[in-house]
Amino acid sequence: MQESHGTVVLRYGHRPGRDDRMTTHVGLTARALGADRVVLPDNAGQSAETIRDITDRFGGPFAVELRDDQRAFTGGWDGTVVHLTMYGEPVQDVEGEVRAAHADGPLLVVVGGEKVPFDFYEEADFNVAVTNQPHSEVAGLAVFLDRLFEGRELEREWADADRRVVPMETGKRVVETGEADGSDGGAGGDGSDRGGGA
Ligand SMILES: C[S@@+](CC[C@H](N)C(=O)[O-])C[C@H]1O[C@@H](n2cnc3c(N)ncnc32)[C@H](O)[C@@H]1O
Repeated sequence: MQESHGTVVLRYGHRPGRDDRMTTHVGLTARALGADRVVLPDNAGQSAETIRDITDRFGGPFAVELRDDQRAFTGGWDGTVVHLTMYGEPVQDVEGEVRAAHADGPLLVVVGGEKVPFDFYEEADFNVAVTNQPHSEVAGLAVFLDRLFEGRELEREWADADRRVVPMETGKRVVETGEADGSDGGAGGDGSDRGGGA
């Protein structure tokens, strides 16, 4: 989102093989729903590559970073830290406070994969729950970002995309950017299941 301060998502922990798809989806969800950057553990290179590839094709701006010092990164964060956890305070109760804090500075949103150490709960400015039921980091992140941005992220414009999906009631149309909506050809412009790949 083009907020005055950055919104960054940190994926804490990654088990290569087992978590590849979830870590990729954390990054893609962060990008699609208004964050400016995702920070992944340095063993998640394959996920980083996929997210960068989608950004190259479908647009940005969106940054992907790999770091081996996630604890130091969160500890040194100069802004507000939100940790998404089923044990936290209901998002609907704290979203206003989080938004107000974000109006004054950058926001780091931490989502777990493997078990999140308890110091995260203590260090976070907000431990936020999207329901107090166990589910997924991708679902939690999506609902949280939509609440944070109050739906404005759905209207976002994308820069430097080389393709764009044309919304249709039925069918699939992807056009190279610059083409008129109704034109044929392009990346899957005939309504077939070509192009995209996301
Ligand atoms: C599948 S859970 C596993 C958590 C792990 N068992 C633990 O104890 O930390 C992975 C991540 O999903 C997110 N998550 C799961 N349920 C959530 C909820 N109800 N609200 C917010 N985030 C949630 C949290 O960020 C959590 O770290």
